[in-house]
Amino acid sequence: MSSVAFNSICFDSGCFWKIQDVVKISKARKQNGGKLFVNCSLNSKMQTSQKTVRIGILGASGYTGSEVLRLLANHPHFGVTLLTADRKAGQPIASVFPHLGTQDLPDLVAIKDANFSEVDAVFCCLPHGTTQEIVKGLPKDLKCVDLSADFRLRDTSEYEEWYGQPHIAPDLQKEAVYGLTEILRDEIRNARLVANPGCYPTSIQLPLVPLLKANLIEHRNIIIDSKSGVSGAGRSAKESNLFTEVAEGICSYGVTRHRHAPETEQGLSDAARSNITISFTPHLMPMTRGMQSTIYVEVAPGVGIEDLYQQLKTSYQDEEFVVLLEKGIVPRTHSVRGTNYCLINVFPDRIPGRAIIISVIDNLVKGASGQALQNLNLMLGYPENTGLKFQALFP
Ligand SMILES: NC(=O)C1=CN([C@@H]2O[C@H](COP(=O)(O)OP(=O)(O)OC[C@H]3O[C@@H](n4cnc5c(N)ncnc54)[C@H](OP(=O)(O)O)[C@@H]3O)[C@@H](O)[C@H]2O)C=CC1
Ligand SMILES: CC(=O)N[C@@H](CCC(=O)OP(=O)(O)O)C(=O)O
Repeated sequence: MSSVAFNSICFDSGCFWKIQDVVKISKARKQNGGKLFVNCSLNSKMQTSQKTVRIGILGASGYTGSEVLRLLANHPHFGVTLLTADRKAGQPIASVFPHLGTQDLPDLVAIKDANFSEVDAVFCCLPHGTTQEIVKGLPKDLKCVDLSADFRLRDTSEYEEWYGQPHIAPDLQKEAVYGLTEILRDEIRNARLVANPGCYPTSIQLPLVPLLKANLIEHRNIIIDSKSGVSGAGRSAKESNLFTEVAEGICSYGVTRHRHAPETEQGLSDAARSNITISFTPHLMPMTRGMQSTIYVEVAPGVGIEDLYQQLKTSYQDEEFVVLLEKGIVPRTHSVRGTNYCLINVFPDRIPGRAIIISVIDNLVKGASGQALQNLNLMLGYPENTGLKFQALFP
């Protein structure tokens, strides 16, 4: 066990000290005749904060940004040094999100006033479109996990078609690695810019990619019915997200044309090594968070449901966050609320030769901020599950 002597408390040594730590240290100084010994063992009673990585969150006044903050409260290595907002710039985070007021956090600033030399990595939680412009202006060596859709589609003309504007940072698009952690872990580990997947595409690709890779399902007639909590639409005011519009009913939207279809098809086509087109219909549900995808597939000739089940079991047996449930158990969003888990199960359809696959995630965690943290952990060499070991908030 090693010890380090300090003559004064140092704030710029690459170590973060929370207020509580400073109080503890002042007490320790008194007990040691003014000389401060900071024990470097993690188990030390006089523990210093190990939050040595300086994190910026761009768009911290939104839902995914605030979810990153919730997760980082439990992260032993990532300390927050920069929070940005647009309309809410200049405010303390506690005035926007009172539940975050218990953390010692910087105030929200406008991006133009952000000092990027004070951060080692950023979570970019901004609307698509705006994101490209901002990421383009970031220091070139800054690690970035982008939660928007701006760097997900490899083909920039496809981006233009689905997002209605030209891509202004095609070089960054080429550099970006798609952040579906369990599938692209090795690439993510070495990436500087990660395009974190959309929530629907996460819930669909996790069950289907292993089955397509193993040629166990047909490429045609993949039908996906997905349902999302309203937080998936972000925090800014929209008529369609008013309580009166959402409560006590469900609503399909983006029917035949949702921008997550091409993103999902890109990942499924990579897995199948041939072009896949899906039927995809999302629905808005009267709940704040949670997402379910019910997926109807044709099994390949000579393949049974048991083969699908065993393939998923083998593919995810060493994964912490993707869980194949016991046979017959129906995944439900309650079981993943507030967590980074994706729960999956496979059922035989009544129509012979077809299977029904159900997956659930929390759209704000595995569908956004949790997977983003999983990715940044990997990119910075920390265990992937750091700060992510939550059980579901149930009931
Ligand atoms: N919500 C979800 O479940 C998921 C969201 N995503 C994606 O993550 C990103 C963030 O989503 P979410 O947190 O829900 O969105 P919100 O609308 O809740 O938050 C958006 C954030 O961006 C800031 N902002 C808006 N416009 C600008 C601008 N022009 N310049 C600088 N900052 C700006 C807002 O600041 P202010 O509040 O001050 O205006 C706010 O902090 C989006 O691209 C979204 O599509 C991805 C997966 C799931
Ligand atoms: C309920 C709801 O509105 N959900 C959003 C998807 C959220 C998400 O993943 O968006 P990004 O692709 O921008 O990251 C939507 O359908 O557009």
